Amino acid sequence: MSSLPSLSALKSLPAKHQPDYADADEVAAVLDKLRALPPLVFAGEVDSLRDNLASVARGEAFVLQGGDCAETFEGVTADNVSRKLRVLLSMASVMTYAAQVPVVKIGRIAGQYAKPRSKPTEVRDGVELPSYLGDAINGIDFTPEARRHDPARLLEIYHSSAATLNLVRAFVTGGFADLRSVHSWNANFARHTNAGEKYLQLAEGIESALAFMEACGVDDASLRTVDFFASHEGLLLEYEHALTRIDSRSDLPYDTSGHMIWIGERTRQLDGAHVELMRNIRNPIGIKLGPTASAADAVAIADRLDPEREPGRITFITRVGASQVRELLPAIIEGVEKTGRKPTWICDPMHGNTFATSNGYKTRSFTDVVEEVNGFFDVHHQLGTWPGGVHVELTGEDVTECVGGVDEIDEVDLSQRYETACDPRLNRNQSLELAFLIAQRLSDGRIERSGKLPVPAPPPVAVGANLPD
Ligand SMILES: O=C[C@H](O)[C@H](O)COP(=O)(O)O
Ligand SMILES: C=C(OP(=O)(O)O)C(=O)O
Repeated sequence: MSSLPSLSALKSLPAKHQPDYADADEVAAVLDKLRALPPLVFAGEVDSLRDNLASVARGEAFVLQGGDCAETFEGVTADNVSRKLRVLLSMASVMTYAAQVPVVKIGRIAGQYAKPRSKPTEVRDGVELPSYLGDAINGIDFTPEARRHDPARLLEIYHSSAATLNLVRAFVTGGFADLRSVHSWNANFARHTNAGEKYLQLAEGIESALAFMEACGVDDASLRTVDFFASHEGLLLEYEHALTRIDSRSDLPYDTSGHMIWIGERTRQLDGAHVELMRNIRNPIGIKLGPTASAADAVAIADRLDPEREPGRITFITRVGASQVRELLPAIIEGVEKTGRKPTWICDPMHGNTFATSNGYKTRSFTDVVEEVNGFFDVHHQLGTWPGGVHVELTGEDVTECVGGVDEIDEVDLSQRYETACDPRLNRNQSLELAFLIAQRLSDGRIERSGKLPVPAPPPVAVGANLPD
């Protein structure tokens, strides 16, 4: 790892999906303010996530990464953040029980404000305006003022992320994450949702495990608090660069805008500015791999970002689509693993499965989401590699954005609560159902865990003691 390149050096490299600001002085003034603000996350926390991801890569833990497609400034409310957190913690508890390994919890949260769009402009009734690129860059309203690329929004990302992180930290350490309440949310889903009862056995298993622990007097802090990490796509070069700070312990650059940063499918060019920035920060880096990615692409980017093969440094987030996962994934995994690398492999079953309905909604089918997850598990099972986790776009709200799932949302239902600022998210029940399905996969014996705890040997029998009959 070399030292952090200057912003102008970075910006001299090819960079896709960047805002087009009209006033360079205004941008410079905003960046000066950002550089003077305190870090949002701390280097020690980032190191701890890297260690956690290293244990996932060894097959000793599983990852749940999830949250909004696009966070909005308006969405920074206690209710919205707590509901999102609640669904993530519920999902994680079911998966932990089933996988019998720790689940590393990472939100798409506190920084997921910028979106790469397919088209630079949007046309409505003959009027053409710049596309909405996320609250980080412009507003969603279809007016020339709202759609202007506004650098002042970079400061608003910072403050919104700080407020969100503050809430998340308070929630996960202040009783909200207590395993007993988390479980009661799951039990409620299993008992009171249409079709949720097929998961009752699993929910009851967790209930018995909790009762057993309680009877044994287990009352440790780990039952009441959790570690929760924040991640987002590192799309905006100016923002990520301004939030990168030199850690006083190691003298090395850490991007303090989030614990884990990922490079999107559209900006992972080897000679591009995004790879150059990520190469020089110490954070664990996610790399999205879509259907056009080859094994050689994956190996090349791994070599560039992680020449020293540091455990936990890189995570491949594959999103090739339900219809192609069984065909495309094996070559990518084999190509990477045969170099001796052991990255973390995560499945994003959302981004390869988007389609438009006849009534004009961008949606995803719950069946496709499950099918891509199943394909991911099957391929890893066949290759003997560890399916390290899932990356999901979800919300804690009862929105109607993806079709299918326990509530059998149909295309005609989408108009009821279609609220996403960009791509369709799983709603609360769809998210919990996915967690229960993954839990079944993790516990049905087809997935071998390599991190099983050794069973302790029985204590030695004292010489002269009576032996059992
Ligand atoms: O989240 C991913 C992309 O930003 C999103 O799918 C792009 O959506 P679009 O094709 O509507 O621009
Ligand atoms: C843009 C995203 O995904 P991808 O880069 O995989 O398309 C995203 O996860 O928000």
